[in-house]
Amino acid sequence: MVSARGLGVALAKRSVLHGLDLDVRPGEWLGIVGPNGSGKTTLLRTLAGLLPYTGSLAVRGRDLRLWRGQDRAREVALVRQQTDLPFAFSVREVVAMGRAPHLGWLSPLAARDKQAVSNAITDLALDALALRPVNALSGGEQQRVLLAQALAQEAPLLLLDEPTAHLDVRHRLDVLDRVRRLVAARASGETASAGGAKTVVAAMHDLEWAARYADRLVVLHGGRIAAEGAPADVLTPALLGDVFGVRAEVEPTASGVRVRYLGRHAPEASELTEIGAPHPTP
Ligand SMILES: Nc1ncnc2c1ncn2[C@@H]1O[C@H](COP(=O)(O)OP(=O)(O)OP(=O)(O)O)[C@@H](O)[C@H]1O
Repeated sequence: MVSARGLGVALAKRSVLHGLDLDVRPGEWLGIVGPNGSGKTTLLRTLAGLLPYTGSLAVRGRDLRLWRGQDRAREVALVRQQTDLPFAFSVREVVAMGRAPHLGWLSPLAARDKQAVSNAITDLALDALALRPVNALSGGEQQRVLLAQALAQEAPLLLLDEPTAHLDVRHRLDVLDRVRRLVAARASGETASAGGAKTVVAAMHDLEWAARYADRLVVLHGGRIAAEGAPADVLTPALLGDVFGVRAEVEPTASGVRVRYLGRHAPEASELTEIGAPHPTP
């Protein structure tokens, strides 16, 4: 679905992603985890075609640079982190904006588009809010609106940047289970019957939730891939120490892993010596 080789991105002349090799298989949920500033959002924005890059990046075998904007938007949907929707559009109107890649210039929504909008609103349990202005909703409600907009877009590749950061635990389960079912539909080849079947790349801070839903995890650290593989193989105490700077016990479970955080990673004895060493006298 996605293949990147030597992918590099610079922002404000600073290199942020360094030579990433990454494959996303059709019908999988790839989780992206890593500390603050490790490059998760930058990677998702790059995969969405929003940032210039070096190296190669192909979606469905086609160089991303060659996709026209509207074609790309039919292929890739990005749900961003921020939820401060500024305009007084109604929920239904904002979700309907997800249909833009399927419409001609100024063409109205056809029955097929209206159905996709209604389905997405129902999927995200937004029916009761459909006529409310989005800028008068809570952060979690706005987050569900943005997810519904992305589902209405019906792009097969769904990029999620911290999709549930503002959601309470029940909505978090509802939303992620719903997306998971769309991924399962894709993985089992039900693309025709489940029009919105998905491949997902999702950046998530919570490692247990990431492990619960992802088939595979990529761990970013300083703009490089520090590890990748099945969640239970990747999320080891050593990795949590090296990448996140915490001491933790990790127990594999049926649905992923359980992580018990014990505290900050203790510095190595050599680092202590460094820190405690007297300054050399000039
Ligand atoms: N517009 C920008 N201009 C310059 N540097 C930027 C810009 N946006 C992000 N960066 C830098 O790029 C690096 C990666 O940022 P990015 O937002 O991708 O990280 P992240 O892993 O998503 O972080 P977080 O977990 O905090 O959301 C950081 O060092 C950040 O300071």
